[in-house]
Amino acid sequence: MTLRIEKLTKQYGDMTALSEISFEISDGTFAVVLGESGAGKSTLLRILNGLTQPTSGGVYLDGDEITNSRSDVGMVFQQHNLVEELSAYSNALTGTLNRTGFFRSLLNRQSVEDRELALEALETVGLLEEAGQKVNSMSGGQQQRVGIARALVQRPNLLLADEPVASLDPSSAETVMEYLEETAETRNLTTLASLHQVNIAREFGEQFIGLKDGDVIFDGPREELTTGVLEEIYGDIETDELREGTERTETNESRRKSNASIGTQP
Ligand SMILES: Nc1ncnc2c1ncn2[C@@H]1O[C@H](COP(=O)(O)OP(=O)(O)OP(=O)(O)O)[C@@H](O)[C@H]1O
Repeated sequence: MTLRIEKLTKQYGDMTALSEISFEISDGTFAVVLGESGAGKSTLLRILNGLTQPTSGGVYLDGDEITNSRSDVGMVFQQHNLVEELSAYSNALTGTLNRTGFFRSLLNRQSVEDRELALEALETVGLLEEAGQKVNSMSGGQQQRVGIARALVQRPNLLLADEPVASLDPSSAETVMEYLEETAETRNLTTLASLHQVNIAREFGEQFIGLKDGDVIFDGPREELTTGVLEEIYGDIETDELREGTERTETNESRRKSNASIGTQP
């Protein structure tokens, strides 16, 4: 589905967190929102998820305005918000809450279809074998993949991810992002993720929205996300750090490309 954001403004008292921002993400695109701390990324995602009401402006999914929390908008949180004592499967099943209601879910009265959906979602994130394992005995990366599975069980038309890999080590972050990318690709799911790590963002994003002080200062594809643009978005962040991120990304891209070409050989 196409996500359109039109003149969206959010004020907290005198503080303007988002100032008449507009942009569009077309069906099936993996978009990334970048910006330094306080730029307005979480506010934007919370409005898209219906958790916060905008002061003015609108959000539209294929032309329908999103006004409240919708069951077809899935969200992956930084701290995954899972029930630690429950299994990966039970946690994935809580994604049906919006559809089945709290009590049915509490009494384990989900439909066979929802149960199958939960297993299918765990398979998508490579955790089918671990379905019965308690979440508190899993690694941070595995827990985040359960969080993705739970969002998928919602049968989302829009997938949001707020700093999904911020608390993970680089290798787990890469794995989680690969699952997220593959999930979005195979289901043609419009996705918007906020990411702190520029190198990861560049590797996985197709479209980039740069926020600064509540304004969109960049909206474009990877090729246009130059070091100059990154410096504009992040202000006085060390240029070397950004360059290093870019180089690392290029290495990863080359690796992914060569893997892809290996895959196409007879
Ligand atoms: N509930 C609130 N009440 C008042 N001000 C808020 C509230 N939530 C956010 N803000 C302010 O709005 C601005 C944008 O915050 P937001 O959390 O959206 O930024 P962010 O880009 O997600 O930052 P971070 O990366 O640190 O999470 C900040 O100046 C923040 O202090």
